[in-house]
Amino acid sequence: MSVATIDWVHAPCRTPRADLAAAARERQAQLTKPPGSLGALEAAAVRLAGLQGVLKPSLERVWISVFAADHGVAAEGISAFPQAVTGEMVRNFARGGAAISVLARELGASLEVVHLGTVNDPGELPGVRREWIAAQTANFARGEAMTPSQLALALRAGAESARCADGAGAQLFIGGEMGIGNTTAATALACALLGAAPEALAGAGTGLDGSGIARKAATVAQALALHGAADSPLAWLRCIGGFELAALVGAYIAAAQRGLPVLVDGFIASAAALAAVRLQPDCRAWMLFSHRSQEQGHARLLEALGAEPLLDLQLRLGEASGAAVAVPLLRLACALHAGMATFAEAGVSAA
Ligand SMILES: Cc1cc2ncn([C@H]3O[C@H](COP(=O)(O)O)[C@@H](O)[C@H]3O)c2cc1C
Ligand SMILES: O=C(O)c1cccnc1
Repeated sequence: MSVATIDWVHAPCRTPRADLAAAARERQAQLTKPPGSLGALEAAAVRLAGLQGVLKPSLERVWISVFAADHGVAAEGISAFPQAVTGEMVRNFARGGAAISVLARELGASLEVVHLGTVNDPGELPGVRREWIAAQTANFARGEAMTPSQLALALRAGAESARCADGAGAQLFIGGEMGIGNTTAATALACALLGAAPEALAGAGTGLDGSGIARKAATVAQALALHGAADSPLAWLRCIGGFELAALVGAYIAAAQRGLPVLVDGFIASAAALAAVRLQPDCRAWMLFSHRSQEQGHARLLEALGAEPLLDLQLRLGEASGAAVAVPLLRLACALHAGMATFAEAGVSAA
């Protein structure tokens, strides 16, 4: 295999169509409702018009990629669940029994699972793209999570998902993750990128109690001190990230380079989104935000991203589930934008 490079992440992103966003805004002002009365639904339709490059956007073809990988930092006892769950959930995704399996079916969305490496390997499975990097990252509380070539492979695996989605004619890309311990990796990444204290961002993840959360924060603090020489978003991603986090970063950047809008899921996906934006600021323009997760620290990440998510349903699952739940709202926003009559068409008096 040729040595994977990461130069591609610096290639330019596409520029959203400001003219079509403006035309969509103009149309919204003419629809039979007080201007602005559909709030965030109006804003979403206008943004999607600019991103899809059409006056009337639609979301018939939604693509969901779930990236699965294990984390060496799980050895520090920072999850409420055993590491074997990651590989077991890959099998559950393939059999259609996971939350995201059900949501994707209900939405009529394409769902691909990308298996980057798990300690418990379920082997080849239908509907699972195998992009094996290693059974897990190294424990980043004690060393660097990834080698440079592992980071490059993970970024590439994510970019390949964006390429497949684009090739299939997707109108929206959603990235999800599965990996026991990955709220610790996401917390470490968020702390590094935001200069935040671990206690401010460390949360319960799959259900840690107070002492578990304190252990998680201490593990993150240890990792930040160990890797203090990291001096770029890529260096942090390699030293304290995870394969699925890096794949999400690669997917977000590649989607923006292709002009494919993305809908960001919860805490973990948002940590990856922030890393992607720090690496390639122009990819922010292609991101929509679905929900505010229960995970402590998500609000701070959203604020740093300047993001106003559509929903707050106290979700704390990941797998792209929160983003999937927001798709019907975005579809309704598009339907209202395309289907409502204008004041002139309906013979209704304007203000
Ligand atoms: C059965 C099960 C299914 C999941 N699906 C997503 N996650 C979520 O929980 C994990 C992160 O939490 P922590 O950092 O506390 O381990 C990730 O796999 C995330 O996607 C799950 C967790 C479990 C147990
Ligand atoms: O918001 C998330 O992404 C999340 C929160 C807790 C556990 N897994 C994922």
